[in-house]
Amino acid sequence: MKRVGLVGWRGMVGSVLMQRMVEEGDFAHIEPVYFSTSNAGGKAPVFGGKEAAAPLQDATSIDALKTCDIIITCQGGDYTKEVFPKLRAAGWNGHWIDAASALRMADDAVIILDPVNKNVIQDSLAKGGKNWIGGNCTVSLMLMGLGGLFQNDLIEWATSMTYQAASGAGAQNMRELIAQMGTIHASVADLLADPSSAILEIDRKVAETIRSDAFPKKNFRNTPLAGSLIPWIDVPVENGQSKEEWKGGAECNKILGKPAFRSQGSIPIDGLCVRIGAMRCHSQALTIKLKKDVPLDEISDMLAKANQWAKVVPNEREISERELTPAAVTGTLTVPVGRLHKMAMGPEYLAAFTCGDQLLWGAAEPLRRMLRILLEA
Ligand SMILES: NC(=O)C1=CN([C@@H]2O[C@H](COP(=O)(O)OP(=O)(O)OC[C@H]3O[C@@H](n4cnc5c(N)ncnc54)[C@H](OP(=O)(O)O)[C@@H]3O)[C@@H](O)[C@H]2O)C=CC1
Ligand SMILES: N[C@@H](CC(=O)OP(=O)(O)O)C(=O)O
Repeated sequence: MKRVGLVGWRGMVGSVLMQRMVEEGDFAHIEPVYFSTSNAGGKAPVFGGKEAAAPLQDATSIDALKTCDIIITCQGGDYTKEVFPKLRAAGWNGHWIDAASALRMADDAVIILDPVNKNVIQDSLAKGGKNWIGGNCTVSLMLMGLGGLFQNDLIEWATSMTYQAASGAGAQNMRELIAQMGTIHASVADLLADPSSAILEIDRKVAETIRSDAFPKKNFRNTPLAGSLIPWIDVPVENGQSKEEWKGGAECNKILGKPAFRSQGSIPIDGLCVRIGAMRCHSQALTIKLKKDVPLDEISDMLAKANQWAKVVPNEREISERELTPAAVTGTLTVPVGRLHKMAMGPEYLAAFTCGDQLLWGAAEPLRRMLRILLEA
């Protein structure tokens, strides 16, 4: 049985990973070794009814990490940058599965999303690949929803305008979003209770609350999210993009095994990434330039058949309101795709909207599926 080192298992992404591994019975196939950056020697957790053979190991100990055949980390990029080079330099030849972005664009790393790029994964495995990195959540969710069009090589270019949840910024940001919502409500609770109060008075008080220095907004870089939005995610990079926007093109082409973004043969993908007040589902509105005029029923068919999680929602009001929303999708692996229609610009221009849980397909799920691929190889 393979010895699998688990790092970052108690964080937000790691907890979702543990939950999914329990649900899928993954622990029955591994000998788990739990690591910690803060509590080495402490009691190891029990997941899937399986006791770990040893207490929590030091996640920075190269000697301890070297004993594992496979390591899965959700500890974050700083950890990866500190530990991974030392581990390889020490001669460790095991498989490294990582949620962080640090190694994604490295030549010897594959960005894993097996319902979309199993061929790229298998090619790399056959050539001795050892580094398997989960993709950016927005990119993975776009590819899960729109996979059929990519598989059929129908996309000339695409723009993705995103509506990203607080969870992408971290657990503290989710808490802060809820605190913001509570603060807003509290500021007008008495007026809300009075049906004869003036709505513009309520609105004025809400605006004053959101803009006040006392509003809880430290984690969002002092910008209110509840009752507002934030039109910038991650650091600035070149060409006026944010890094989150750059990942759309760079990672998507790499996942698909295409030439590097902005080089000949790659698919131009670009857009604006926006943080909104959803909890853990990222949504995106896409404008897609197709290579040819494909009938809508064929498009729906391709999208639905691409993988078992993509679900085409008819372009009708009631069902879109019911099924194509973060509230409906949160905590599930379903990736609905809808609002499909040809746009006013011409029959090759397709509008689409998709939504997915960014902690499941956007983070944890590709990692555990990669573990299973390795265990079955
Ligand atoms: N958030 C996201 O949407 C996504 C994140 N990622 C990647 O995953 C990495 C981890 O993200 P995320 O899970 O949000 O990070 P968390 O901050 O939730 O967890 C990271 C680590 O913090 C330590 N920690 C300290 N205090 C606590 C606490 N009270 N509860 C739980 N853990 C605590 C734990 O390490 P220890 O047990 O060793 O003390 C834990 O493994 C990110 O840095 C990113 O690289 C990837 C895709 C999406
Ligand atoms: N940046 C993403 C979350 C994330 O962690 O992305 P990445 O895995 O590419 O660092 C968001 O804010 O929604």
